[in-house]
Amino acid sequence: MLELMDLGCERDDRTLFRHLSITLSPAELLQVEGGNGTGKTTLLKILAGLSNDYRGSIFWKGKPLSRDYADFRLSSFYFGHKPAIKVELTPVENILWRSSLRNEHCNEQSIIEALKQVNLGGYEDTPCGHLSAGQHRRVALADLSVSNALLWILDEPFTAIDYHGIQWLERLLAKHVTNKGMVIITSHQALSDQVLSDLSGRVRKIRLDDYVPAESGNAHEDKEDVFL
Ligand SMILES: Nc1ncnc2c1ncn2[C@@H]1O[C@H](COP(=O)(O)OP(=O)(O)OP(=O)(O)O)[C@@H](O)[C@H]1O
Repeated sequence: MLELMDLGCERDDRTLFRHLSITLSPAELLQVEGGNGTGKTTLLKILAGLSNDYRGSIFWKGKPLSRDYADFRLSSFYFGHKPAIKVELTPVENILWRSSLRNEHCNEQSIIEALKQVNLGGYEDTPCGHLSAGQHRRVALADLSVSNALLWILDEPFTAIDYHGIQWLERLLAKHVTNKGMVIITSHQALSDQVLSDLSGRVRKIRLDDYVPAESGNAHEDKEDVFL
């Protein structure tokens, strides 16, 4: 279980959000919404343990994140704007390397299958330096699909992904949540009616604009998150 207690964050003397409290349990998906620059990426980096510049507390499985970060790191998968891909390695080698960082031992055949799913069939042995930025994101998504991580933290995962890729990724999210996984996702694109229906009652939504101070003019303080 992930608990955020009274989380607040400022950047350049501007409050991005404050008084953000929410609990995410297994088999739940949290969708973080907000306009450009409202702090979605900042929040996800904080949740992924990549930034300590915040107020409030974060608990993972009942313990402060700062005290048990090792377990959290092995239990979570962060998908950011620029996934860590080594250009000199092939997609298969990248996924083997990334999974080893999570102490996972991936079967090469399942990686090849995952790469086919993200439309990278035929690129298995191509150095990633020869692939596009969108293809690098697909390598990271293939890695996500073979990972054992309980908590997925996904920042705009649909960006630069085509229609079929989006459908595949939505099915992957639904399967993960149905299998008691946890997902935190930001996306300027709404989740489809199909995935919302598949995950009925397990999707929660917050808008970061609701957690800014009243003096910024667009505040609705102390909003509860909404169950869909
Ligand atoms: N390291 C930093 N130092 C100073 N300001 C920062 C830093 N990182 C982000 N910001 C500022 O914090 C604000 C929120 O940025 P963030 O990337 O979290 O927004 P976002 O909601 O993800 O936006 P978008 O939807 O455009 O991706 C922006 O105004 C940005 O300029």
